[in-house]
Amino acid sequence: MSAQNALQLSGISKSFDGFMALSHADFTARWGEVHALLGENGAGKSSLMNIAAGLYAPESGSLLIDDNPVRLSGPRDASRYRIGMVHQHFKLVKPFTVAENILLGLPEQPGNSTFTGSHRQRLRALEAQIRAKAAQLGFAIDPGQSTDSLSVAEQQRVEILKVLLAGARILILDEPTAVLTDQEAERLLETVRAFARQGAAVVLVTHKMSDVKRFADRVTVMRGGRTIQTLDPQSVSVPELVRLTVGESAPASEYQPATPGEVRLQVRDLRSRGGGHGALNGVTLSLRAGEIYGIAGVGGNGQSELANVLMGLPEPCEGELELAGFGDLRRASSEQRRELRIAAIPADRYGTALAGELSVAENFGVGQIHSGRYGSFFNLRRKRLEREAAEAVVGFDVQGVRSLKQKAALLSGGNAQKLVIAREFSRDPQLVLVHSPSRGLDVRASAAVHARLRAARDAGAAVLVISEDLDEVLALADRIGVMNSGRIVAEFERPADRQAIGKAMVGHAGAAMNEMNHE
Ligand SMILES: Nc1ncnc2c1ncn2[C@@H]1O[C@H](COP(=O)(O)OP(=O)(O)OP(=O)(O)O)[C@@H](O)[C@H]1O
Repeated sequence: MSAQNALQLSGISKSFDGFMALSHADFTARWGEVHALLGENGAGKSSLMNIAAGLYAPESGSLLIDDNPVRLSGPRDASRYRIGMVHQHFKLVKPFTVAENILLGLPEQPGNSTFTGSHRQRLRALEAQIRAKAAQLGFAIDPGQSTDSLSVAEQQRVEILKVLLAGARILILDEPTAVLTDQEAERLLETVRAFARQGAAVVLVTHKMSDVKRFADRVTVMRGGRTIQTLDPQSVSVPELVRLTVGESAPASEYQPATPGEVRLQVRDLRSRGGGHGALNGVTLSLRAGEIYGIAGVGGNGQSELANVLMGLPEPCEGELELAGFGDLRRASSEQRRELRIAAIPADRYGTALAGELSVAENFGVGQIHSGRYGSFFNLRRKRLEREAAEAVVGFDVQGVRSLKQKAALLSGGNAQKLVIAREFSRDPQLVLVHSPSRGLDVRASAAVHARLRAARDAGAAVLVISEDLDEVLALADRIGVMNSGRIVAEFERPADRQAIGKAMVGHAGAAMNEMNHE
């Protein structure tokens, strides 16, 4: 390869409705390197990479590939230059299968065996390619599986397979490890580093300083739409990287012991109807008032299904879900859930938590429509709604809100999460159900969310945190349950042994259950 620079963005500016999201940003990724892109929520990382991936056109500045200026007319065009981006919010078409989704992303290449013959033959040929690529990357993926039933981590693997099978040599990953466990993240980052070492270029957008230190050859830090520095991660300490990114050190989060009360939520023998991949296979746990119960596990072991059942989303299953003082929680309507002050923060914030087409204020107020706090649907007390939404935006540090009438879909990933949390915490919850709470949040925002969850616990709420990020579970939970093959196979009290948790996460579920029974 003659050019050293794979991708070069120079002097890039981009505004949205008069707001400068990017201002003369410069970024260069070289062939053979993993280049990390750091920055607080809303700094402009995704916008800059969306320009590299052909999704947005810059207002000024230039884009060079292999030192040649190019103008991208869209993502298809970027794919012609062998640029592939895996976004924070996956773009899979459901309920298509894994192979059908990957087929949709492939460029038309006459002569490629994938594109000759009937649709069925093409799919079969592609399925073989998917299996081979998945095995090479260490991904357990069934090409014939419907993408409807995939966990967030599995969807991400499909997205990565999609761009690699489409021939990407410049691979942009937007917060790929946010949804993965330690082992999965480690494996993925080793895989992408090996990919870079074979001559490709990898851009890693991340909030995880440890990923940067361990896997990046260079790092560029963004702040307020500008790229402020590019450096060798080995030349700086983690606190220094944090300071460069968010402007101050991450607040220390001291663990304080809980004083748990009565059992508030009892889950007994929850089982998915029909079984299958990721199915619930007898989940039993009890959650007390005034404690944080953390569920750790490798993604795809039933966490999403459990979160769905708990949060009242459609999920056919049997078993008991008893809320103290109410009874069968599965019979509760969404209004009753609101009246019961149950806060639900799902992992898929755009799919289920927010209505992207509605405004920031409407998304904030939607939970209170039935209570009449903001009047009725036809006679909205808009002033009150907007005043309280404005307070929440400030209180929860939701950035990038130019107007409360702005569509929620236009918030950056981390700020969208902050809006969901602001809404769900606005009613002094007695039960908090949350899946991957700090996914996509920068260091400061994630410390703030953890502080909120602890404050809710200290105010007497029962808090259930499901997270594929073991650091997060270890930081937050008073008790930890490990989910493996659709059930809780081991429980740990604080201080928990990370190694033992890791073993239960990946071990044979039956063996781990036996160990638990003998404890
Ligand atoms: N299509 C759009 N329309 C309007 N505003 C947008 C659009 N895309 C991004 N923005 C705004 O541009 C700013 C930068 O957003 P961007 O998603 O690039 O940040 P980010 O650094 O990737 O943040 P995060 O870490 O939260 O994902 C934000 O204020 C966001 O609200």
